[in-house]
Amino acid sequence: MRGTAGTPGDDRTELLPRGHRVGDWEVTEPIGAGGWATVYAGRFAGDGAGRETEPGGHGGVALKVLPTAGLAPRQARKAAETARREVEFGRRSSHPRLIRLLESVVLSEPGIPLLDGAVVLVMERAERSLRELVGTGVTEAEGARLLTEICEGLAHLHRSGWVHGDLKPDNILLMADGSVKLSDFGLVTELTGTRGTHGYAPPMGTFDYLPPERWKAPLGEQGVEVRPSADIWALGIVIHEVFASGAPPFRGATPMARAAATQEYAEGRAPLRLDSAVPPFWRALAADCLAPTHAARAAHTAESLLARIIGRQAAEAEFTETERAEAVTTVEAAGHPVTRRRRPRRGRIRAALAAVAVCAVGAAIWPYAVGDGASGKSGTPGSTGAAAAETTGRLRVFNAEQSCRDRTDRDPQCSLGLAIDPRRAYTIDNVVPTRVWHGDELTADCLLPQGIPIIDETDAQSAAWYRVRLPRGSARSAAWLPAVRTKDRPRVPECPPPDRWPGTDPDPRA
Ligand SMILES: Nc1ncnc2c1ncn2[C@@H]1O[C@H](COP(=O)(O)OP(=O)(O)OP(=O)(O)O)[C@@H](O)[C@H]1O
Repeated sequence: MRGTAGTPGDDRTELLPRGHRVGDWEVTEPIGAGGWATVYAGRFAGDGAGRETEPGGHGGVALKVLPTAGLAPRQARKAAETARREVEFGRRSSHPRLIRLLESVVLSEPGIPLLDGAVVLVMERAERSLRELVGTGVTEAEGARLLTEICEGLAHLHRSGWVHGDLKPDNILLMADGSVKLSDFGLVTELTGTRGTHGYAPPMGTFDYLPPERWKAPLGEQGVEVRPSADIWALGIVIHEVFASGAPPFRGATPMARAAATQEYAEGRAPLRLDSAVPPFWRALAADCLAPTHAARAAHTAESLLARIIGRQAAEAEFTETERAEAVTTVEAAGHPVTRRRRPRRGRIRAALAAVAVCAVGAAIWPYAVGDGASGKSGTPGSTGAAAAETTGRLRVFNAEQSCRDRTDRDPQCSLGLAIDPRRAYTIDNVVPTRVWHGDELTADCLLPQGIPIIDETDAQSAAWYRVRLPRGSARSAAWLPAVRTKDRPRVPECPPPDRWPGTDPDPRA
């Protein structure tokens, strides 16, 4: 198991001195060491022509060094396999919630045997890991944001047919802007089989995050069988740790003692005891993630958990809005306007919650999920000869879900959201209440070529957005449709600068 059974050396952070060149990169300082790898901060030292040198714009990368020499043959094989998986995954995956691999370099250092042949992964650099944050305690709102973003990354991984295999706070990194990215793909496994339900991984992992069934999983020639539900179990542990200042749900002084406590629970000999610091909504979610068997846990996918989280956020936002709208009335009292709070009507609130929860399914999936053909893969909107190009600015909404395109009943599950501000993260607090469905005709006023990029299910992406008009009576006159949500390319003018957008906040990036 990683980090427990005879991993390579200990203090390896000084293996590469400051200023050491790794390809076009130069080591600036050590960051830390894990079970297999040593990670350094680095910066670009080449000529930079035609290549990305500052991912995220903060001028630095992380250099993750995976030595394969100087180890016992079995360890060397494991280290090489870890490196292979990371490189393979990094080449094939790209998502805002996954640490990006810029390139991999094989070191040629005949003078330093431990480094000779080592693989170096050049990656986006994060500021710190979730492990460093949880110990200090987080508020419920902060925890909710972090977990939402973790779920977004996990949902993308699973949707693309991969299992992370080593989800834990150490491998959940926080960027300079506080956003979350999953990292450490050394145990990532591609789902295979005719139904893509499972894959095979080396028998490694981190004790505290392994699901109970893993302890009894047979080791075949290809390794041990892993399924997405293993990541869901690990997510349950992470949820607990986030709210319980890093404390795991299964107690014990050593990893083996905690593993024994896990087995007791899984075999029905002990109840699940979650720390009272975990808020009720998150307790329920963690309990579902920590269902004791794969079969019981399989009902809770990253996608469905994300939909629950976003549904709750939407319900809270809706509740506040409903409360504000109907509970605050202005009456005249002794000649002065007085604001009086009325109790919200229960039935109405419940209906609002239900509707938002369902809508949230669309909202949950939409940010990174769009389907065939609607995407910006084909180029900048306005430049293609795609269908229905018109001068009037009319466009039709396109839903990537085939099942939604086939129905005409405006089922809430098939509804799609419109953003308030195309420069801000496309999350539930940035969508207007008005929903749209596949085939709806909208009037576009203008095109914003560079908003926040939206990535679709096929990993195609476009940063373009159309400003579309909302029906009379809506709280706002306009909202924004990502260009990946329509196949039409209406010939509309480019949008004016943001300070001339009706009812938009100042540029959040300014
Ligand atoms: N891209 C990055 N940016 C900044 N810090 C990073 C980055 N990647 C890893 N680190 C840090 O470097 C340290 C070691 O990295 P990592 O956990 O990936 O190594 P590992 O050997 O694969 O770990 P494990 O013991 O889980 O197998 C950790 O403290 C981690 O937070």
